[in-house]
Amino acid sequence: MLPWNGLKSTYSYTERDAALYALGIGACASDAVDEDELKYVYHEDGQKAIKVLPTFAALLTLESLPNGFDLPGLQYDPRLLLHGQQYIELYKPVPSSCHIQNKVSLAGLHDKGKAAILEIETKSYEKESGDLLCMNRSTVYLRGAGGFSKSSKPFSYSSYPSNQTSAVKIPESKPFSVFEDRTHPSQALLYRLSGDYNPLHSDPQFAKVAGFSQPILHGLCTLGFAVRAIIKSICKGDSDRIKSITGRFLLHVYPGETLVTEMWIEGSRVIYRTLVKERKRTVLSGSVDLRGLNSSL
Ligand SMILES: CCC/C=C/C(=O)SCCNC(=O)CCNC(=O)[C@H](O)C(C)(C)COP(=O)([O-])OP(=O)([O-])OC[C@H]1O[C@@H](n2cnc3c(N)ncnc32)[C@H](O)[C@@H]1OP(=O)([O-])[O-]
Repeated sequence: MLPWNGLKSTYSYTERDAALYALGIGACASDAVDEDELKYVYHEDGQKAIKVLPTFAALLTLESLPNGFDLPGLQYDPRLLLHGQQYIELYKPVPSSCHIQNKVSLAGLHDKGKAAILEIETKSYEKESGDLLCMNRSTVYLRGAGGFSKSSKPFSYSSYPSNQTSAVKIPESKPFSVFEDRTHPSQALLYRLSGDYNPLHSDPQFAKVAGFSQPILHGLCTLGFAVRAIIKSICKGDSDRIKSITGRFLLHVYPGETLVTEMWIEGSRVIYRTLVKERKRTVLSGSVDLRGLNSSL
């Protein structure tokens, strides 16, 4: 049996966690009464529960590997670990509070010579109903951990179809929509309170050892900004239209930088790329599949 396969873990959250997460990815940051976003942080107009952003689903996996990414025969320096990609499939809207049962499996392991790439799949079930809520596939890029197999035939294992990867081709045409948003210098300090306490995002010395001039933003925080941009610009504020999300982290983001998300529509899919305005560099790209896009544009 492959390591971790069938590993079970639990995770519970409340409305407070969902609201804190929304603030952590910039909801209502530039307009405290934003008509699309107040519902993520406040019970507006008698609304019974906080609405949960779809990217919150990625947090349900936070405690699913209690011993880190340890695999027999794989050696890595945790300080050099980076988030490479995220894939999220949503089967129903994320509830405002829930007890979750997770099932974890190894979805991929690749020897890239200078790095090892690990892919972890987590299926999250609502404990009470037993319903499958979402599936996450997280890719971890372990710098310096490659070279564990023959360089003439590098090891590569994947449990899922190749058409579910996060690498997208960006169209050459003008984007359908462009959304600009400024992260706050304390963005990572706020976002970490949602449960990812890796010092890479808060400790200047740790960040230097990892090769950065200062602490960097969590990849999932950047992804949250990008998907919020899509919800605002294309879904007219209706986050329930998001069916699946892919994102590949191409370059680090420093808290305080401005994120510009460009979007193109291909059928019911939104292709996007996010750039850091100050450095004119692409930091993230991916796609978002929507329910019922054509009928409402
Ligand atoms: C997880 C929880 C902890 C969270 C931590 C964070 O949030 S950290 C903050 C958030 N994260 C960040 O800030 C990370 C931002 N990203 C980066 O800094 C860089 O993209 C990198 C260091 C991940 C890779 O750069 P590089 O120059 O070393 O790579 P290269 O171009 O030479 O390709 C080598 C091979 O790897 C492949 N491959 C490449 N990229 C990715 C990827 N993203 N994903 C997957 N795979 C990737 C590529 O296809 C190629 O394979 P092929 O084709 O030869 O078979």
